[in-house]
Amino acid sequence: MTQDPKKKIHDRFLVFPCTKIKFNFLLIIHRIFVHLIEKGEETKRSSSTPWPPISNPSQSSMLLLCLPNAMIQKWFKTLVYVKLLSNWIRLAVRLGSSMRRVMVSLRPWLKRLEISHTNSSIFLMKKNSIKMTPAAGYRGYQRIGENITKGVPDMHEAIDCYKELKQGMYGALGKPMEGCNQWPHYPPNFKELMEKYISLCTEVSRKIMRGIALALGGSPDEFEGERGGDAFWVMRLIGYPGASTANGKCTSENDIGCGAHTDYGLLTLVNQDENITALQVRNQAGEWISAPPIPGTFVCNIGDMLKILSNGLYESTLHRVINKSPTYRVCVAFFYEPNYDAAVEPLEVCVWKSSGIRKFENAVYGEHLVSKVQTNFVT
Ligand SMILES: O=C(O)CCC(=O)C(=O)O
Ligand SMILES: [Fe+2]
Repeated sequence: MTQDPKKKIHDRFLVFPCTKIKFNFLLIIHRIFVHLIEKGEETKRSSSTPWPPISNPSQSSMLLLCLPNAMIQKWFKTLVYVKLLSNWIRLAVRLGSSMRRVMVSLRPWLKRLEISHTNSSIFLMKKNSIKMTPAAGYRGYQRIGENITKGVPDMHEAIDCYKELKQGMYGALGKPMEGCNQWPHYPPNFKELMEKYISLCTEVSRKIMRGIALALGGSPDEFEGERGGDAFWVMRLIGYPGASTANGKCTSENDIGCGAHTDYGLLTLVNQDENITALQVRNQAGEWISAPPIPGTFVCNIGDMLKILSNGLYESTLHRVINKSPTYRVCVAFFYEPNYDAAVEPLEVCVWKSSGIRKFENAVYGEHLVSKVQTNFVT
Protein backbone atom coordinates (compact mmCIF):
# COMPACT_ATOMS: atom_id res chain seq x y z
CA MET A 1 0.00 0.00 0.00
CA THR A 2 1.40 3.40 -0.95
CA GLN A 3 0.40 6.50 0.93
CA ASP A 4 2.23 9.45 -0.37
CA PRO A 5 0.11 12.58 -0.20
CA LYS A 6 2.46 14.33 -2.60
CA LYS A 7 2.07 11.60 -5.18
CA LYS A 8 0.37 12.72 -8.34
CA ILE A 9 -3.28 12.15 -7.83
CA HIS A 10 -5.10 10.25 -10.50
CA ASP A 11 -8.02 11.39 -12.58
CA ARG A 12 -10.40 9.20 -10.62
CA PHE A 13 -9.90 11.46 -7.67
CA LEU A 14 -10.94 15.05 -8.06
CA VAL A 15 -8.79 17.12 -5.80
CA PHE A 16 -5.73 19.20 -6.36
CA PRO A 17 -3.10 20.86 -4.29
CA CYS A 18 -3.78 24.45 -5.07
CA THR A 19 -0.98 26.94 -4.87
CA LYS A 20 -1.25 30.54 -5.82
CA ILE A 21 0.92 29.89 -8.84
CA LYS A 22 -1.30 27.12 -10.10
CA PHE A 23 -4.25 29.33 -9.50
CA ASN A 24 -2.84 32.08 -11.66
CA PHE A 25 -1.85 29.58 -14.27
CA LEU A 26 -5.39 28.30 -14.40
CA LEU A 27 -6.79 31.75 -14.68
CA ILE A 28 -4.51 32.33 -17.64
CA ILE A 29 -5.72 29.10 -19.25
CA HIS A 30 -9.24 30.18 -18.54
CA ARG A 31 -8.64 33.49 -20.28
CA ILE A 32 -7.14 31.70 -23.28
CA PHE A 33 -10.28 29.57 -23.45
CA VAL A 34 -12.48 32.61 -23.34
CA HIS A 35 -10.45 34.26 -26.06
CA LEU A 36 -10.53 31.21 -28.31
CA ILE A 37 -14.21 30.64 -27.81
CA GLU A 38 -15.01 34.20 -28.67
CA LYS A 39 -12.77 34.10 -31.76
CA GLY A 40 -13.24 30.79 -33.43
CA GLU A 41 -15.51 28.34 -31.78
CA GLU A 42 -18.65 30.42 -31.68
CA THR A 43 -19.74 29.22 -35.08
CA LYS A 44 -19.63 25.58 -34.01
CA ARG A 45 -22.01 26.13 -31.16
CA SER A 46 -25.39 24.48 -31.52
CA SER A 47 -28.29 26.63 -30.40
CA SER A 48 -29.47 23.90 -28.02
CA THR A 49 -26.21 23.97 -26.08
CA PRO A 50 -25.53 27.60 -25.35
CA TRP A 51 -22.35 28.40 -23.52
CA PRO A 52 -22.92 30.08 -20.25
CA PRO A 53 -21.39 33.53 -19.95
CA ILE A 54 -17.84 33.02 -18.77
CA SER A 55 -16.27 36.33 -19.51
CA ASN A 56 -16.89 37.84 -16.08
CA PRO A 57 -15.83 35.27 -13.51
CA SER A 58 -16.06 37.74 -10.68
CA GLN A 59 -19.83 37.87 -11.05
CA SER A 60 -20.27 34.28 -10.00
CA SER A 61 -17.69 31.81 -8.87
CA MET A 62 -19.55 29.07 -10.65
CA LEU A 63 -19.21 30.52 -14.10
CA LEU A 64 -15.68 29.20 -14.16
CA LEU A 65 -17.04 25.69 -14.13
CA CYS A 66 -18.56 26.02 -17.53
CA LEU A 67 -15.81 24.59 -19.63
CA PRO A 68 -16.31 24.72 -23.36
CA ASN A 69 -16.45 21.06 -24.24
CA ALA A 70 -15.53 21.46 -27.89
CA MET A 71 -12.21 22.97 -26.92
CA ILE A 72 -11.52 20.32 -24.35
CA GLN A 73 -12.29 17.44 -26.64
CA LYS A 74 -9.90 18.86 -29.15
CA TRP A 75 -6.90 19.52 -27.00
CA PHE A 76 -7.09 17.45 -23.91
CA LYS A 77 -7.39 13.82 -23.20
CA THR A 78 -9.82 12.71 -20.50
CA LEU A 79 -7.19 12.81 -17.80
CA VAL A 80 -6.28 16.39 -18.48
CA TYR A 81 -9.74 17.78 -18.70
CA VAL A 82 -10.92 15.98 -15.59
CA LYS A 83 -7.95 17.51 -13.81
CA LEU A 84 -8.72 20.93 -15.18
CA LEU A 85 -12.34 20.54 -14.30
CA SER A 86 -11.36 19.64 -10.77
CA ASN A 87 -9.38 22.83 -10.50
CA TRP A 88 -12.33 24.84 -11.65
CA ILE A 89 -14.45 23.02 -9.12
CA ARG A 90 -12.03 23.79 -6.36
CA LEU A 91 -11.71 27.36 -7.45
CA ALA A 92 -15.46 27.67 -7.45
CA VAL A 93 -15.77 26.11 -4.04
CA ARG A 94 -13.05 28.36 -2.67
CA LEU A 95 -14.91 31.35 -3.89
CA GLY A 96 -18.20 30.24 -2.40
CA SER A 97 -17.71 32.39 0.69
CA SER A 98 -21.12 31.79 2.24
CA MET A 99 -20.43 28.08 1.92
CA ARG A 100 -17.11 28.52 3.63
CA ARG A 101 -18.69 30.48 6.45
CA VAL A 102 -21.17 27.69 7.12
CA MET A 103 -18.38 25.09 6.96
CA VAL A 104 -16.35 27.02 9.49
CA SER A 105 -19.23 27.60 11.86
CA LEU A 106 -20.24 23.95 11.66
CA ARG A 107 -17.00 22.50 12.96
CA PRO A 108 -17.21 23.40 16.64
CA TRP A 109 -20.82 22.25 16.77
CA LEU A 110 -19.97 18.91 15.25
CA LYS A 111 -17.09 18.45 17.63
CA ARG A 112 -19.51 18.68 20.50
CA LEU A 113 -21.40 15.68 19.23
CA GLU A 114 -18.33 13.58 19.72
CA ILE A 115 -18.49 10.78 22.23
CA SER A 116 -15.71 11.12 24.68
CA HIS A 117 -14.92 7.51 25.47
CA THR A 118 -14.27 8.26 29.08
CA ASN A 119 -17.38 10.33 29.56
CA SER A 120 -19.83 9.07 27.03
CA SER A 121 -23.12 8.91 28.88
CA ILE A 122 -24.62 12.30 28.20
CA PHE A 123 -23.85 12.55 24.52
CA LEU A 124 -24.59 8.91 23.95
CA MET A 125 -27.97 9.30 25.59
CA LYS A 126 -28.79 12.29 23.46
CA LYS A 127 -27.69 10.51 20.31
CA ASN A 128 -29.61 7.38 21.17
CA SER A 129 -32.77 9.44 21.42
CA ILE A 130 -32.49 9.94 17.66
CA LYS A 131 -31.50 6.38 16.86
CA MET A 132 -31.53 5.30 13.24
CA THR A 133 -34.08 2.57 12.49
CA PRO A 134 -35.64 1.22 9.28
CA ALA A 135 -38.99 2.58 10.55
CA ALA A 136 -37.45 6.08 10.59
CA GLY A 137 -36.49 5.70 6.92
CA TYR A 138 -32.90 4.89 7.96
CA ARG A 139 -32.54 8.41 9.32
CA GLY A 140 -30.82 9.19 12.60
CA TYR A 141 -27.89 8.16 14.77
CA GLN A 142 -25.95 4.91 14.43
CA ARG A 143 -23.39 3.70 16.92
CA ILE A 144 -19.81 2.71 16.15
CA GLY A 145 -19.84 -0.63 14.33
CA GLU A 146 -23.49 -0.44 13.25
CA ASN A 147 -22.65 0.57 9.71
CA ILE A 148 -21.32 -2.35 7.72
CA THR A 149 -19.30 -2.34 4.53
CA LYS A 150 -19.01 -5.66 2.71
CA GLY A 151 -19.84 -7.54 5.89
CA VAL A 152 -17.29 -5.78 8.13
CA PRO A 153 -18.39 -3.30 10.84
CA ASP A 154 -17.06 0.22 10.29
CA MET A 155 -15.32 2.05 13.11
CA HIS A 156 -17.45 5.14 12.94
CA GLU A 157 -20.59 6.63 14.35
CA ALA A 158 -22.85 8.84 12.27
CA ILE A 159 -26.05 10.79 11.93
CA ASP A 160 -27.65 10.13 8.55
CA CYS A 161 -30.12 12.45 6.86
CA TYR A 162 -31.93 12.09 3.55
CA LYS A 163 -34.10 14.39 1.52
CA GLU A 164 -37.54 13.87 3.01
CA LEU A 165 -39.97 11.96 0.84
CA LYS A 166 -43.69 12.61 1.16
CA GLN A 167 -45.66 9.50 2.00
CA GLY A 168 -46.68 7.58 -1.11
CA MET A 169 -44.72 9.94 -3.37
CA TYR A 170 -42.86 7.15 -5.15
CA GLY A 171 -45.12 4.23 -4.23
CA ALA A 172 -43.36 1.01 -3.24
CA LEU A 173 -40.05 2.33 -4.54
CA GLY A 174 -40.02 5.19 -2.02
CA LYS A 175 -41.53 3.35 0.95
CA PRO A 176 -38.28 2.22 2.65
CA MET A 177 -36.86 5.74 2.59
CA GLU A 178 -39.95 7.61 3.79
CA GLY A 179 -39.52 9.40 7.10
CA CYS A 180 -38.45 12.65 8.72
CA ASN A 181 -34.88 13.56 9.57
CA GLN A 182 -33.98 13.24 13.21
CA TRP A 183 -31.86 16.18 14.25
CA PRO A 184 -29.97 16.34 17.49
CA HIS A 185 -31.74 18.70 19.94
CA TYR A 186 -28.44 20.14 20.97
CA PRO A 187 -27.07 22.56 19.94
CA PRO A 188 -30.39 24.38 19.53
CA ASN A 189 -29.89 25.80 16.04
CA PHE A 190 -28.31 22.67 14.62
CA LYS A 191 -31.21 21.81 12.31
CA GLU A 192 -31.30 25.31 10.78
CA LEU A 193 -27.55 25.34 10.26
CA MET A 194 -27.55 21.94 8.62
CA GLU A 195 -30.46 22.81 6.37
CA LYS A 196 -28.62 25.91 5.22
CA TYR A 197 -25.54 23.80 4.59
CA ILE A 198 -27.59 21.26 2.61
CA SER A 199 -29.12 23.95 0.47
CA LEU A 200 -25.68 25.44 -0.31
CA CYS A 201 -24.26 22.00 -1.10
CA THR A 202 -27.19 21.28 -3.40
CA GLU A 203 -26.62 24.54 -5.23
CA VAL A 204 -22.87 23.99 -5.62
CA SER A 205 -23.35 20.38 -6.73
CA ARG A 206 -25.94 21.31 -9.34
CA LYS A 207 -23.48 23.81 -10.81
CA ILE A 208 -20.63 21.33 -10.78
CA MET A 209 -22.89 18.86 -12.60
CA ARG A 210 -23.54 21.46 -15.28
CA GLY A 211 -19.79 21.77 -15.77
CA ILE A 212 -19.42 17.99 -15.90
CA ALA A 213 -22.25 17.76 -18.46
CA LEU A 214 -20.39 20.18 -20.68
CA ALA A 215 -17.09 18.42 -20.16
CA LEU A 216 -18.74 15.17 -21.26
CA GLY A 217 -19.84 16.84 -24.44
CA GLY A 218 -23.52 17.21 -23.59
CA SER A 219 -25.75 20.18 -22.94
CA PRO A 220 -25.41 21.87 -19.55
CA ASP A 221 -28.89 20.60 -18.65
CA GLU A 222 -28.03 16.95 -19.13
CA PHE A 223 -28.47 16.27 -15.39
CA GLU A 224 -31.66 18.26 -14.98
CA GLY A 225 -35.29 17.29 -15.74
CA GLU A 226 -36.14 13.65 -15.22
CA ARG A 227 -32.55 12.80 -14.42
CA GLY A 228 -31.79 15.32 -11.72
CA GLY A 229 -34.22 18.24 -11.78
CA ASP A 230 -35.54 17.16 -8.39
CA ALA A 231 -32.23 15.80 -7.13
CA PHE A 232 -32.27 13.53 -4.11
CA TRP A 233 -29.58 14.09 -1.49
CA VAL A 234 -28.02 12.30 1.45
CA MET A 235 -25.96 13.80 4.21
CA ARG A 236 -23.86 11.97 6.77
CA LEU A 237 -22.25 13.55 9.82
CA ILE A 238 -19.55 11.08 10.67
CA GLY A 239 -17.26 10.68 13.65
CA TYR A 240 -14.22 8.39 13.67
CA PRO A 241 -12.63 7.60 17.02
CA GLY A 242 -8.91 8.25 17.23
CA ALA A 243 -6.55 5.29 17.14
CA SER A 244 -5.73 4.05 20.61
CA THR A 245 -2.14 3.80 21.68
CA ALA A 246 -0.23 1.57 24.08
CA ASN A 247 3.38 2.29 25.07
CA GLY A 248 3.39 5.10 22.53
CA LYS A 249 2.48 2.68 19.72
CA CYS A 250 -0.72 2.73 17.75
CA THR A 251 -2.71 -0.42 18.63
CA SER A 252 -5.70 -0.02 16.33
CA GLU A 253 -3.83 0.85 13.19
CA ASN A 254 -5.80 -1.59 11.11
CA ASP A 255 -9.24 -0.52 12.27
CA ILE A 256 -11.14 0.53 9.23
CA GLY A 257 -13.15 3.69 9.84
CA CYS A 258 -15.09 3.06 6.65
CA GLY A 259 -14.43 0.08 4.37
CA ALA A 260 -13.62 0.40 0.68
CA HIS A 261 -16.68 1.44 -1.31
CA THR A 262 -17.93 3.70 -4.05
CA ASP A 263 -20.65 6.25 -3.39
CA TYR A 264 -24.05 5.58 -4.89
CA GLY A 265 -25.13 8.72 -6.67
CA LEU A 266 -23.64 11.45 -8.83
CA LEU A 267 -21.20 13.48 -6.81
CA THR A 268 -20.06 13.60 -3.17
CA LEU A 269 -18.71 16.69 -1.43
CA VAL A 270 -16.50 15.46 1.40
CA ASN A 271 -15.84 18.08 4.05
CA GLN A 272 -13.09 16.63 6.22
CA ASP A 273 -11.49 17.68 9.48
CA GLU A 274 -8.67 20.00 8.63
CA ASN A 275 -5.74 18.40 10.42
CA ILE A 276 -6.22 14.66 9.98
CA THR A 277 -5.38 12.65 6.88
CA ALA A 278 -7.53 9.53 6.94
CA LEU A 279 -9.40 9.36 3.64
CA GLN A 280 -7.75 7.21 0.98
CA VAL A 281 -8.70 6.67 -2.65
CA ARG A 282 -7.56 3.93 -4.99
CA ASN A 283 -5.93 5.08 -8.17
CA GLN A 284 -5.97 3.27 -11.49
CA ALA A 285 -2.70 1.52 -10.67
CA GLY A 286 -4.54 -0.13 -7.77
CA GLU A 287 -2.64 1.81 -5.09
CA TRP A 288 -4.27 3.45 -2.10
CA ILE A 289 -3.30 7.08 -1.92
CA SER A 290 -4.17 9.61 0.76
CA ALA A 291 -6.59 12.42 0.10
CA PRO A 292 -5.35 14.95 2.62
CA PRO A 293 -7.68 17.71 3.71
CA ILE A 294 -7.07 21.12 2.16
CA PRO A 295 -8.65 23.86 4.28
CA GLY A 296 -11.67 25.45 2.68
CA THR A 297 -12.12 22.80 0.00
CA PHE A 298 -14.06 19.61 -0.56
CA VAL A 299 -12.85 16.34 -1.96
CA CYS A 300 -15.32 15.43 -4.73
CA ASN A 301 -16.02 11.76 -5.38
CA ILE A 302 -17.74 10.50 -8.49
CA GLY A 303 -20.62 8.14 -7.68
CA ASP A 304 -22.07 5.02 -9.32
CA MET A 305 -24.84 6.88 -11.14
CA LEU A 306 -22.38 9.23 -12.83
CA LYS A 307 -20.33 6.24 -13.91
CA ILE A 308 -23.40 4.82 -15.67
CA LEU A 309 -24.48 8.15 -17.14
CA SER A 310 -20.99 8.77 -18.50
CA ASN A 311 -20.90 5.20 -19.86
CA GLY A 312 -17.75 4.61 -17.83
CA LEU A 313 -15.89 7.70 -19.07
CA TYR A 314 -15.88 8.63 -15.40
CA GLU A 315 -15.15 5.85 -12.93
CA SER A 316 -16.77 5.92 -9.50
CA THR A 317 -14.07 6.57 -6.93
CA LEU A 318 -13.17 3.63 -4.69
CA HIS A 319 -12.29 5.05 -1.29
CA ARG A 320 -11.97 4.14 2.39
CA VAL A 321 -11.16 5.78 5.70
CA ILE A 322 -8.50 4.77 8.22
CA ASN A 323 -7.98 7.15 11.10
CA LYS A 324 -4.51 6.48 12.48
CA SER A 325 -4.38 9.75 14.34
CA PRO A 326 -5.08 9.71 18.09
CA THR A 327 -7.70 12.41 17.52
CA TYR A 328 -11.40 11.94 16.85
CA ARG A 329 -12.11 12.89 13.23
CA VAL A 330 -15.25 14.55 11.96
CA CYS A 331 -16.40 14.45 8.37
CA VAL A 332 -19.54 15.82 6.76
CA ALA A 333 -20.29 14.02 3.52
CA PHE A 334 -22.94 15.45 1.22
CA PHE A 335 -24.14 13.17 -1.55
CA TYR A 336 -25.79 14.78 -4.56
CA GLU A 337 -27.95 12.21 -6.30
CA PRO A 338 -30.26 11.88 -9.31
CA ASN A 339 -34.06 12.16 -8.89
CA TYR A 340 -35.17 9.39 -6.58
CA ASP A 341 -37.11 7.61 -9.34
CA ALA A 342 -34.68 8.43 -12.18
CA ALA A 343 -34.11 5.66 -14.70
CA VAL A 344 -30.40 6.12 -15.17
CA GLU A 345 -28.76 5.07 -18.43
CA PRO A 346 -25.67 6.09 -20.37
CA LEU A 347 -25.99 9.47 -22.06
CA GLU A 348 -26.12 9.23 -25.82
CA VAL A 349 -23.13 11.50 -26.22
CA CYS A 350 -21.07 9.23 -23.96
CA VAL A 351 -22.11 6.07 -25.81
CA TRP A 352 -21.14 7.80 -29.00
CA LYS A 353 -17.74 8.64 -27.54
CA SER A 354 -17.28 4.99 -26.57
CA SER A 355 -17.55 3.86 -30.21
CA GLY A 356 -21.27 3.23 -29.85
CA ILE A 357 -20.78 0.58 -27.16
CA ARG A 358 -23.23 0.84 -24.29
CA LYS A 359 -21.43 -0.45 -21.24
CA PHE A 360 -24.15 -0.41 -18.60
CA GLU A 361 -27.73 -1.50 -18.18
CA ASN A 362 -30.35 0.93 -16.91
CA ALA A 363 -30.57 1.37 -13.16
CA VAL A 364 -33.28 3.03 -11.09
CA TYR A 365 -31.50 5.24 -8.59
CA GLY A 366 -33.99 4.63 -5.74
CA GLU A 367 -33.61 0.87 -6.13
CA HIS A 368 -29.82 1.13 -6.05
CA LEU A 369 -29.96 3.29 -2.91
CA VAL A 370 -32.40 1.02 -1.08
CA SER A 371 -30.42 -2.12 -1.91
CA LYS A 372 -27.27 -0.49 -0.49
CA VAL A 373 -28.92 1.01 2.59
CA GLN A 374 -30.62 -2.25 3.48
CA THR A 375 -27.35 -4.16 3.47
CA ASN A 376 -25.40 -1.45 5.24
CA PHE A 377 -26.76 -1.75 8.73
CA VAL A 378 -27.06 -4.23 11.54
CA THR A 379 -30.80 -4.27 12.23
O1 LIG B 1 -15.04 10.23 6.07
C1 LIG B 1 -14.73 10.39 4.90
O2 LIG B 1 -13.77 11.07 4.56
C2 LIG B 1 -15.53 9.74 3.77
C3 LIG B 1 -16.83 9.12 4.20
C4 LIG B 1 -17.44 8.30 3.11
O3 LIG B 1 -16.77 7.87 2.22
C5 LIG B 1 -18.88 8.00 3.08
O4 LIG B 1 -19.58 8.27 4.05
O5 LIG B 1 -19.36 7.50 2.03
FE1 LIG C 1 -18.00 7.29 0.56
